[in-house]
Amino acid sequence: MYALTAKSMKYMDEYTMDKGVPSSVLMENASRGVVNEITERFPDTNTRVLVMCGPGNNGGDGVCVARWLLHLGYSVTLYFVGDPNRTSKEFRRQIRIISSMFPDLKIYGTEDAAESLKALRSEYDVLVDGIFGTGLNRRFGNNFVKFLEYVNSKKGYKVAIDIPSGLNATTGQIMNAVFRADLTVTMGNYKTGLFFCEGRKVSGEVKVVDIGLAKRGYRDIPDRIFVCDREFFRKTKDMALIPRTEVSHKGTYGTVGIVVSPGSMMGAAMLSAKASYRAGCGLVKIFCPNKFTGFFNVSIPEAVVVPYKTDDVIGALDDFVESVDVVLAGPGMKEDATGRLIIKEILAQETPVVLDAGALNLISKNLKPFRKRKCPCIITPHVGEMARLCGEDIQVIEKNRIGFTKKFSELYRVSMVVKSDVSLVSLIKEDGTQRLYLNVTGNSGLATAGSGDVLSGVIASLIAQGNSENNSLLYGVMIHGMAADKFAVDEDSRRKMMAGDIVESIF
Ligand SMILES: NC(=O)C1=CN([C@@H]2O[C@H](COP(=O)(O)OP(=O)(O)OC[C@H]3O[C@@H](n4cnc5c(N)ncnc54)[C@H](OP(=O)(O)O)[C@@H]3O)[C@@H](O)[C@H]2O)[C@@H](O)CC1
Ligand SMILES: Nc1ncnc2c1ncn2[C@@H]1O[C@H](COP(=O)(O)OP(=O)(O)O)[C@@H](O)[C@H]1O
Ligand SMILES: [K+]
Repeated sequence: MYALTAKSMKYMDEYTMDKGVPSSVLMENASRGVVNEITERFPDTNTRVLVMCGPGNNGGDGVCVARWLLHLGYSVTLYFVGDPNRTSKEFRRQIRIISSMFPDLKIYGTEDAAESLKALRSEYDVLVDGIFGTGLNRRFGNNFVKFLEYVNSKKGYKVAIDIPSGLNATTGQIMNAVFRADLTVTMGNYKTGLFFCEGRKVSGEVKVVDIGLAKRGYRDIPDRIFVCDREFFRKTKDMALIPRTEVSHKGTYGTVGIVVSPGSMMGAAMLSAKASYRAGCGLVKIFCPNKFTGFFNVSIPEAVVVPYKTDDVIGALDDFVESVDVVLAGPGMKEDATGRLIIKEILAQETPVVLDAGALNLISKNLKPFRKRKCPCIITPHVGEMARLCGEDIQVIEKNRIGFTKKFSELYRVSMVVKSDVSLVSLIKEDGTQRLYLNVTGNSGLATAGSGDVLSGVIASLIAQGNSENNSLLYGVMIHGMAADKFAVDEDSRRKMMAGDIVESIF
């Protein structure tokens, strides 16, 4: 399943129509999907439904939904919102059909203001928003804002068709008002705006309806984003990840080398180390200043601690990097001179590297060694770290997370995850082609200090076990999310979750 921008979604609609599927059939499929979701939740035909329609094809969907609900015997009030002189062809067709099938049906909102107001003020069990969908193209006038505010204040279960009216289907930004849905039934594919900025807050539960889009069309959409959920992980992990074999020893599953600089917070590296072990690698080595040896020996006795003297780090570091299958640097790392030196040296070696947290802040100050790196590299910034890497404000990144991720990943030829409540993954293949993925596993329990350290530990562990860097990144993100879902089965467990709990819930 993909998440598409409004523009790409329009392309898919048109591509399918070009193949000969009439627009009205797509609309019929779309509306039937909405009706199924409503009738499943409200099987009683005495349910009172208000369907609000705008002038475009989203309104056309709305009218079609109203017709089906009337056909099934529901009590339906149809309310038009917008400029009646600028309606779309499909909208007019739907109005003709409903008017000829149900000649007594009144369409409120256009004439007779007093009666329309009365209809709007009545009580409804379900309120359906078919006002604007992917065609929203400007800010609302005052009347619209007031209308949406009033509708939001009404009781009743709120269903948005395709996307909540007022939400930008591509960016997830809200215009100047938005319909606040309990359920969004979206057509053909997720829309990217349902995941970013305000999208998740106002969409409620999201269901995708298969409207019969011609799948070959996806090939023409370079910015399509594959949505990674639990089901995708379950179906593909055995193909993607190297299986564990019984005929093996610890060397079979590789060594993760965690590099700790003198100013580091030790707990972060400890969490990464534990996560690496839990994700299956054979050995974790920790390269740390002499003064930290005792801490690591006690907090994670399974690890091999390799101490170094802070005034003579480089020689020891080179030997360390050569002795491991993958280097993880950054968790808990503070910006100091030794840290800077360490990162520069690691990037000049050939051992694969995962850079996280502090290491990313260090390279963002000077991206030249990163650009010239010799090693395969994965980076795992959260949105704040991404902003520093791009030299932009967080708000700027938030408004166009897809664009910045695509560009940075392409420019530096680096596979990366930009972490957030839904994380965006960009994989760069050897031939330079790029694929985007959106992780929807995980939950708000992950919003706790140290959970990013656990993620980078998991990714490094998968690399150490011999998986490709790209698969390790993508499946590491999902394994991390699913560990959180395993621990946090309800709101209270999400509340109490700590990073250590995620470690213990891996697999
Ligand atoms: N066959 C298909 O294509 C299928 C399409 N499908 C459905 O169609 C939806 C897309 O339809 P769409 O492209 O007609 O756009 P839509 O969201 O109805 O809005 C356009 C109208 O709104 C108006 N308008 C915009 N902003 C405004 C504002 N701020 N304030 C006031 N007015 C504003 C704009 O006015 P104009 O710019 O022309 O002045 C125009 O009249 C999609 O989300 C899905 O539900 C599905 O059924 C599957 C098959
Ligand atoms: N609300 C949320 N829902 C799902 N995942 C979340 C949420 N908040 C944070 N996460 C995930 O938790 C991790 C947090 O990483 P990060 O911000 O680096 O934390 P830290 O620096 O404390 O280790 C990321 O993988 C992120 O995607
Ligand atoms: K809508």
